[in-house]
Amino acid sequence: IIGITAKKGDNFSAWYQEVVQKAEMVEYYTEISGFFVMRPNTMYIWNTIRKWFNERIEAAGVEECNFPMFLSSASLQKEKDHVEGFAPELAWVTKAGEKDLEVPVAVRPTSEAVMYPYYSKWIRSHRDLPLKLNQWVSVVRWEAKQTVPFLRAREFMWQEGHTAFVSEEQAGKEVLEILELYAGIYEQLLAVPVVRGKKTEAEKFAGGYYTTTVEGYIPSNGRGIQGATSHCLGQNFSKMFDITVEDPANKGQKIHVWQNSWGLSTRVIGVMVMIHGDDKGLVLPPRIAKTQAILIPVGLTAKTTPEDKEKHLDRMYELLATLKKAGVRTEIDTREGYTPAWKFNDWEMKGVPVRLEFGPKDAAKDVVSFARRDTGEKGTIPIEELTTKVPELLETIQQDMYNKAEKTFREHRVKITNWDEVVPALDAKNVVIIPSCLVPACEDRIKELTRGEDLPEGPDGLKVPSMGMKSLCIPFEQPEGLVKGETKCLNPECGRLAESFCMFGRSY
Ligand SMILES: O=C(C[C@H]1NCCC[C@H]1O)Cn1cnc2c(c1=O)CCCC2
Ligand SMILES: [Mg+2]
Repeated sequence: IIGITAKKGDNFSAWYQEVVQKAEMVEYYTEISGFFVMRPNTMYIWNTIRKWFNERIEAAGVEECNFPMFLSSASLQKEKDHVEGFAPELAWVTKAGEKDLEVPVAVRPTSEAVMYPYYSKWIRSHRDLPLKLNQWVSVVRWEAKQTVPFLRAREFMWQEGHTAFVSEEQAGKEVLEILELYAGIYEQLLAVPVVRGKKTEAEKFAGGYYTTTVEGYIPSNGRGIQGATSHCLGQNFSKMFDITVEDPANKGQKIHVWQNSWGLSTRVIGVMVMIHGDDKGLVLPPRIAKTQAILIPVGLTAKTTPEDKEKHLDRMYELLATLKKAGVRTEIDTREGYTPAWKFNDWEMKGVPVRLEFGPKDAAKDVVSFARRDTGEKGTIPIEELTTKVPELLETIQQDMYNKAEKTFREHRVKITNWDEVVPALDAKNVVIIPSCLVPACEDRIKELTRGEDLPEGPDGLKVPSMGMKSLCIPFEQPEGLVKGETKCLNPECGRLAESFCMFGRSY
């Protein structure tokens, strides 16, 4: 049988892995575990994101670069104090052919250590600032945990932006501008709502000054997921890599530059699949769908004469041309030997937003029958209105998909000021927003206190204890009700005063 066999509500991870493969987005690279082949359906989405993002960062003066993919242990050493936590994930090249390399080189897991020695060389005076570079590359992190297509891979594509400024204010301004673009990718292209906020000290990028983030929510398991991060690095890296300029205010003095780094990866595609997909397969937001409408001939039977069939198909090719001219990314499925029903399933599995059926009865009435992939709603469109009604329908689908996901996230983001309600809320697939002292040790304790009892044996016989909750972000948009100097941190064992409301949840 074709179609998805796993049910999204029964076995979410099996459903996900089946969908991304049967929708021809990825192949598992079975030669080496943890790697995946990105197929055209994925690359279309990634390139749409890339075009949208590049247009906007170029307008902001960011230029493109491409640095080598290897870094030396010497330059890694400069980051030693925070990189040792990541060391287990580094992949090393130790040989070339039969010969051992004098000095092994590491495959970039991110590019600060590759790029910043050159930032140090290029940035001499404040006139060299701001320096703003971005690269679209893949990076390697030898994950120990189970890998999942798009969400956790040992090699993934991303963009990494690295900028340098003369002041903290300029850096701080850009951090938020980039974060807003990340939110735009999610909300305007992928129809995925995100919460904007700041990472706590415990969850931020250890090498940085502060981290801002967009956080997503996966309704199927109630987990939070980090969507993309925009870090202010402060002067930490300019001190490690000696990136300084003359202080224009007083001669002879040096200023360490203020830097940002920001990254968004193909993880965004996995988030979109998990949120919008259903038991028939992928459901694509029209703005990122390679094929937005699929024309399928119906009602042509053995009784249809060859002439009538040809006439009918000729008319469908005219409809195809009309829709393409109107800017609708349309395909036609005239494959012989497959029933319309089979074709409907196939294109539903691939997530095509609109199906357009056209049979002799439709032709007689000069209409086309449509079916929406997201809601299943059906109807007819007069042929002379196709070029306005189909684009409108696609925009309606885009908005409806976003609104539905936004409502679901909003309803599962609960403000809690009574500790006893926290675990029940998590078990009901919510993320919680609670008054927090923001102290790392307190977060660690909260993680232990919220680990659920071991869940019943899973399908793979594993007793998977439901994990404790992590801090996801300190939302920029704070709920009412926290009285500074009075409201306590919600952790019953803490006793400190609360600093802010903080969003917590079980997470990826
Ligand atoms: O990558 C970053 C910081 C930064 N890198 C550039 C893009 C934005 C932002 O992610 C943090 N980070 C995460 N993970 C790892 C490393 C690491 O530096 C280095 C070693 C391997 C694992
Ligand atoms: Mg990691």
